[in-house]
Amino acid sequence: MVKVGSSSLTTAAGGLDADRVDALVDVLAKVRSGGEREIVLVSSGAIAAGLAPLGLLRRPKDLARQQAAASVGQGLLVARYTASFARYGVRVGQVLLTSNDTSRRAHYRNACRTLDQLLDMGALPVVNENDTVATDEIRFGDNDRLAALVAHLVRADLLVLLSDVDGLYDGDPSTPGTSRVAEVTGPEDLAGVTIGSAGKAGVGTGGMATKVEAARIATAAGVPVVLTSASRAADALAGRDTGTYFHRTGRRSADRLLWLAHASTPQGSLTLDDGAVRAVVERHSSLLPAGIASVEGDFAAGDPVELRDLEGRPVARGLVNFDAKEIPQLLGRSTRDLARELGPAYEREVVHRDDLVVLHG
Ligand SMILES: Nc1ncnc2c1ncn2[C@@H]1O[C@H](COP(=O)(O)OP(=O)(O)O)[C@@H](O)[C@H]1O
Ligand SMILES: N[C@@H](CCC(=O)OP(=O)(O)O)C(=O)O
Repeated sequence: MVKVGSSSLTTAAGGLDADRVDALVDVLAKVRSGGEREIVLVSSGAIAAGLAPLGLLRRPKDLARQQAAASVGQGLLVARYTASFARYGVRVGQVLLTSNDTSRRAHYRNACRTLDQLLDMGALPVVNENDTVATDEIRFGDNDRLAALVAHLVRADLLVLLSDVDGLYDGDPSTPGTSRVAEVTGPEDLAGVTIGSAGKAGVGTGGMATKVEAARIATAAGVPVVLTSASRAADALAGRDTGTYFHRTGRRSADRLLWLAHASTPQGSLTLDDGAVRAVVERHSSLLPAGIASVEGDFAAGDPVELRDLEGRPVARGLVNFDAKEIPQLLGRSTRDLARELGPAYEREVVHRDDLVVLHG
């Protein structure tokens, strides 16, 4: 699983840099050519590639113009990859994902199936966020996190994050005297590290913070991460020592719940009494109406919601089975009473245990 940032694909003057795309494609095509390794690419750069063609001098701040730029740029980006991989006889398939959708079971399965199918057919998936339809609320905004989640989704052996900087430094690398962190085995290795945003002139979005967060998500889900510069991609993929290596810290967990925890935006919250908190957090039970003290927000059935304890601390996240306006009449009631009074549609949990992820820390 390889993720490349906007800053590694565009020229200083703006627009897509065909030479840099070709250089990356040369490396990826070579890795695949042995037939033993498959590659999925998460590529940023849609917005950056759309700026110059729309006469924009810099990345706009408002979402509407960013989306217009992404709409123009995504087409150019994929056209460029298609032409460049065609030099090696490799087909690419565009996969555009939205964050909330992918937390839902049916959409998640669909995304998995499409990616698996593309790989089975020998095509190389080129993934990006579906920027043109994402709203501010449901936006990923950074492809580093998207890449960590897709790496988990495709059961990747390794996630390589390619940027314009050749690793994580212990401070902003533009400051003299900072040095590269070669290995991260856990949070203690990040204690003395100052993590900054992208440089002022940069076209990237997240800076180093989103990469470190992506590395945390991926390694906790069992996927090791190498962070290095695009020019060192060949070394990283050959297993040579380059950039920063983040060791696995956890094991692979249930698939879709990782998305629910990290990619969904809660549309409201349910406050649970102490018994319900224990049931959900310790016994991993479904949430029944009897344990809900109050409901906040305006969500629809199927939306992600936060589950909080009586002090307001988030303890879990789940996909809710009722609209917000239906829930007040259910509060504190047993499912059997509700079914008798309101009909069989009400004899169900408010959040099913399979759609629920406990938040740690
Ligand atoms: N501690 C740090 N180590 C490395 N880079 C850092 C650090 N803090 C801030 N940065 C900045 O983050 C930038 C990379 O982020 P960004 O431009 O968003 O990348 P991309 O477009 O590749 O996703 C680097 O060029 C660097 O200026
Ligand atoms: N989806 C956006 C990319 C957002 C993003 O994370 O950018 P970057 O920090 O360059 O990886 C685009 O294609 O422009």
